[in-house]
Amino acid sequence: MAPVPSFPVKVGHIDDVQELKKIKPSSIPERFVRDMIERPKLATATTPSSCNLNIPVVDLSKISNSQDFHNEIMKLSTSCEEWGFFQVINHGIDLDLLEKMEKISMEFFMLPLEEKQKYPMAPGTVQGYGQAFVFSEDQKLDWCNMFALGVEPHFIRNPKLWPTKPLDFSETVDIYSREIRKLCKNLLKYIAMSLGLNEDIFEEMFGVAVQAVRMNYYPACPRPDLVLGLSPHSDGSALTVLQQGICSSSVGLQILKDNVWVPVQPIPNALVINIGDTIEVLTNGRYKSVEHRAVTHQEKDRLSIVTFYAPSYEIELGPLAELVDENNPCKYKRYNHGEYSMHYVTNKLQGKKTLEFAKIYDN
Ligand SMILES: COC(=O)C(/C=C/C1=C(C)CCCC1(C)C)=C/O[C@H]1C=C(C)C(=O)O1
Ligand SMILES: O=C(O)CCC(=O)C(=O)O
Ligand SMILES: [Fe+2]
Repeated sequence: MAPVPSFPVKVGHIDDVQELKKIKPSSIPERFVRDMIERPKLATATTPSSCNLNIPVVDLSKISNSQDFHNEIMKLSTSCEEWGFFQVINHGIDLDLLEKMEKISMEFFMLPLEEKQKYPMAPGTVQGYGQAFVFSEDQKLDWCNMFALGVEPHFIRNPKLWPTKPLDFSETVDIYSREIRKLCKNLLKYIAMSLGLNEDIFEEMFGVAVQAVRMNYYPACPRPDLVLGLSPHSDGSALTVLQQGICSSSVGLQILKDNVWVPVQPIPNALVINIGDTIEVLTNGRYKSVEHRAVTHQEKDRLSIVTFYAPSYEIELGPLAELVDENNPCKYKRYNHGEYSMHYVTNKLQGKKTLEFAKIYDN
């Protein structure tokens, strides 16, 4: 079963941020204004070194070349251990397809509100158009409109939420998702190799993997210093693939490294990959699911297209025996991934708090 909360959720009125932008309010509505501690610090001419730090770039064409294989796998390993994030270039996905996916996503967000509201995200659920992860009337809201769909396996699809406009939306999402699925399977093979494990270990363990896609649209915000585009969180997936600005790009994604929010500079035609909670658990914490968030921009809007790739809901998982020993005692319990998914989608995004579900504290 796809995870759906069984409790009633009262979220109050949620302003649609694209509509808010149109009416040009004299101030930002209180529900979007973050407490001081959460507000993003905007980059200035004197912003120090964190802006010059760049997440690693892994060239997938080098992994299939025997001469470069070792170096690139080492780079992948260091990226997963130290950053939990990397960008992939030469990933093999047709750039026209990536562009098409952006085009239809933007066309969807540009539809009139009444059209988008034919596919509503019910309170407390994560599929459809709206704001996910809102569970109370006093929770702060993100400066973002989302449209999310469960894609695979087919039983997680809600056909009523697949838009009929733009005309080629559903077909494009299907073609795109098939290509991203192949990429995820390959990346999981490389990740297994980088850990000295059998390359098929994740594929064999995951069963028919769950895959969902979410388009996040962040309109420009008159006060980017007061709001967040997306609250800090780690992803509950095994891997996440994020497409930001193939057609036009602006910075917005930030990752928390050594307690500093580091912006991820878009690289044309690259995809951003991050390790999700599931790989953190399976590797007993060696590969990190890193906290990240999105900030907004005063003049530019931004689109990101995010694929979550995770094991089948039936599987039981915990740290792999190969990665637990005297020096690396077991940090996480075994659990059912369906239960973790339910836990994830029924709690607000709050840094790495969701992963506490799996933590063992007594070592
Ligand atoms: C920020 O994370 C998410 O929005 C998210 C949601 C994914 C899902 C859908 C949009 C519809 C189908 C179910 C599913 C929960 C996969 C993250 O996905 C992660 C979180 C868990 C847990 C997971 O398996 O993928
Ligand atoms: O838009 C972004 O850059 C971040 C998106 C994200 O982290 C998510 O959807 O889980
Ligand atoms: Fe995320």
